[in-house]
Amino acid sequence: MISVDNVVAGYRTPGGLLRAVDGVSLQVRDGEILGIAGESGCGKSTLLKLLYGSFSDGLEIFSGSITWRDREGTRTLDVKDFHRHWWSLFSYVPQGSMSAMNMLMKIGAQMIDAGSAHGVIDRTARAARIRSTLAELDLPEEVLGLYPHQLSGGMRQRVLIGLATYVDPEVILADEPTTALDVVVQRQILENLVRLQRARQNSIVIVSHDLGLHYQVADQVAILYAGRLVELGSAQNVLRNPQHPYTRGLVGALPRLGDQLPRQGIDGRPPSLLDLPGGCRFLPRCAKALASCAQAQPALSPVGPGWLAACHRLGECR
Ligand SMILES: Nc1ncnc2c1ncn2[C@@H]1O[C@H](COP(=O)(O)OP(=O)(O)OP(=O)(O)O)[C@@H](O)[C@H]1O
Repeated sequence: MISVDNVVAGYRTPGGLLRAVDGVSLQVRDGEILGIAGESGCGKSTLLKLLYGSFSDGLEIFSGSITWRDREGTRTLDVKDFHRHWWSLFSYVPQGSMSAMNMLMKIGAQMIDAGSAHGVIDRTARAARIRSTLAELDLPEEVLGLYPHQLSGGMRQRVLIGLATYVDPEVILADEPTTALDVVVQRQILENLVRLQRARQNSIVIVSHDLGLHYQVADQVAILYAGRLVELGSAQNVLRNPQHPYTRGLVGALPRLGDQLPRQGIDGRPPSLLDLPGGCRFLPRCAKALASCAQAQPALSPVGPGWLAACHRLGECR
């Protein structure tokens, strides 16, 4: 399990300290799929990088802590040590298969490299694992002899998932794993990912602004707005019966097959993280806000078992 406890993290920029993740607490539970959603720039990828312990682009934790604990509770790691365990405990499916793969290396060689990094030294064991992972992902063994540019976008994305999963990590972190793929391929890839997860009982964190994707696969969903967690709970609760006005706006904007009514988006744009409004950050876009909403940032409060939302007017303004 990964515990994120009241973490403030971000980047030192010429415009000042940018808190891309601001006071976020959540847990990635064993064997669970956590979805992270929100508009562009709300801090989703930054939160994922934190869960992966990736600080190479200037990301810093200003306060709070992130720890990983094994199932038995006997081994604990601080986020600063996560990088030593990349591939064994954590693996990462990055955004954009083209830029994430080595274009000059055949797929087979890239899979072998990933296995070596993980410490799967035995060649026979490694070959068997690669074969079974390819089969689970509906990929023919011939892909091993091909270069990434010889595959379709969907196959490349499946290979990326294969690279991340065949080493059997505890936690798989996926950043927009199906963006830019058509819906049929998206669905196949999600089914592959969920099948692997159910068989191996690892945890997956998926970042996507696609709420439909979260509804299909996630157990728990975290909704971020301007660096803050505004709603957290089971995907069923949060997406079927959203409590925060922002989540309601996101869900309300989703198209529904056969529904002729115009879908309503959320007016306006999220604030700059370097120039935040006082009080509730959603206030300038919230049709239900009261003057008092400008006075303080709302804290997350329980709205049901395992379900939290941060709004001063919870339950009042449906
Ligand atoms: N390396 C960086 N240096 C400075 N600022 C950064 C860096 N990476 C991200 N940011 C800023 O941090 C904020 C959150 O970015 P992040 O990429 O985490 O959001 P996101 O929700 O994943 O967005 P998207 O959906 O567009 O990928 C943004 O304001 C972004 O400009």
